[in-house]
Amino acid sequence: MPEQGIEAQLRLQRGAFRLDAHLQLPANGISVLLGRSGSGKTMLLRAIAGLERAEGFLQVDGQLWQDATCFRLPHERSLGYVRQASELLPHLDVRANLEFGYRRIPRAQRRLGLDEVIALFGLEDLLEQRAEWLPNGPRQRVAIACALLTSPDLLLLDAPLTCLDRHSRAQILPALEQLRGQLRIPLLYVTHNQDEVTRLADHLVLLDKGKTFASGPPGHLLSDPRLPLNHPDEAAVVLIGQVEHHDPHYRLSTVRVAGETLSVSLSRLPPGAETRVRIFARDVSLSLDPPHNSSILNILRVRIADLFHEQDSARVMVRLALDNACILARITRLSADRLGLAPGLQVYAQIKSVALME
Ligand SMILES: Nc1ncnc2c1ncn2[C@@H]1O[C@H](COP(=O)(O)OP(=O)(O)OP(=O)(O)O)[C@@H](O)[C@H]1O
Repeated sequence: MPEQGIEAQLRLQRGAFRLDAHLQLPANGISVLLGRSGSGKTMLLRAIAGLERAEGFLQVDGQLWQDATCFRLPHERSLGYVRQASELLPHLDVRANLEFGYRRIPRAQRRLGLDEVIALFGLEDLLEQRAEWLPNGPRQRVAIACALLTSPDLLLLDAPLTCLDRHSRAQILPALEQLRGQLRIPLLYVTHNQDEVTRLADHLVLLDKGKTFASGPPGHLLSDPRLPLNHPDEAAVVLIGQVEHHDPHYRLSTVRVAGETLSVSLSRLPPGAETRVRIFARDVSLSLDPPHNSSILNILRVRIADLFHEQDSARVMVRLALDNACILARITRLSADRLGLAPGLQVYAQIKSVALME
């Protein structure tokens, strides 16, 4: 792991709750922190921000923020922190809010321009509005923009879209996706929302009862049924690939992922662009022979990596190996026995639905 990323070992006791977190996060991109309610996500973010005085050490972008001998106070840590319900400077208009942090950063250290951020979050029509009158959706857009304009070394986002309606979320998610490729700073993002994980995560960290217990690329963690990420009904993998070809007549595109070509709904992105697809385990069925005359467009020849029996369930989760990635199939135990499924066996995976995450 490059030393320019985030490295932390933070321990903190609050009442009966103990946080014991170990982080090694990449220098760029979005790391998503996942965990049940009460698992300590907010406490961890607050400890990173220096708002809680944890023991241990924390290094960000090659700079020591704390260890046994030093502790940078919150205002000495170059970070942006956006919460579920963000506070702005209520008596100022949106433009003044945006400029407040931006003007304090020397020109040479600014990572993004004011106009660039205004355009990215679609704030043009809000600039003259007083911050205190903003509804939730625009308020969060402004809050994230304000945090970015301080050009921090680290951006912490604590469930920033939780209280927003579909429309507001749909305005913010593409901006965050665009930032991922553009901004050379790490984002640590807390969410419970599966769509946000699928669309945003470059790296996942799982937290349970205050302890970080798994960390890695989402493709690996989401395809591991042993991790308590989702109810098996909702188990899904995300694959990162490239748009290959558009077929406007049938309103379909092809996407190249893990050495395979998948048909998806027509993508808005140009050929060659990076995109993500999500495949639910419940949408994948298996066959020993190549299915003929099927309406299913995506049929892949794959090898069974392993099978996971679910306790007290009629179903079994089958992990299927592709080139450098895995997908999951959730089928009945009866079918698995009838087909004699076992690790190493070649089968045909029929994927009923592949969702393009754009
Ligand atoms: N100051 C405190 N004193 C005692 N216990 C605390 C304190 N702050 C937080 N806790 C407890 O620590 C645990 C973790 O809280 P935290 O808010 O970090 O969880 P979370 O994972 O962010 O939850 P959610 O997803 O619901 O926001 C909870 O059980 C909470 O009650």
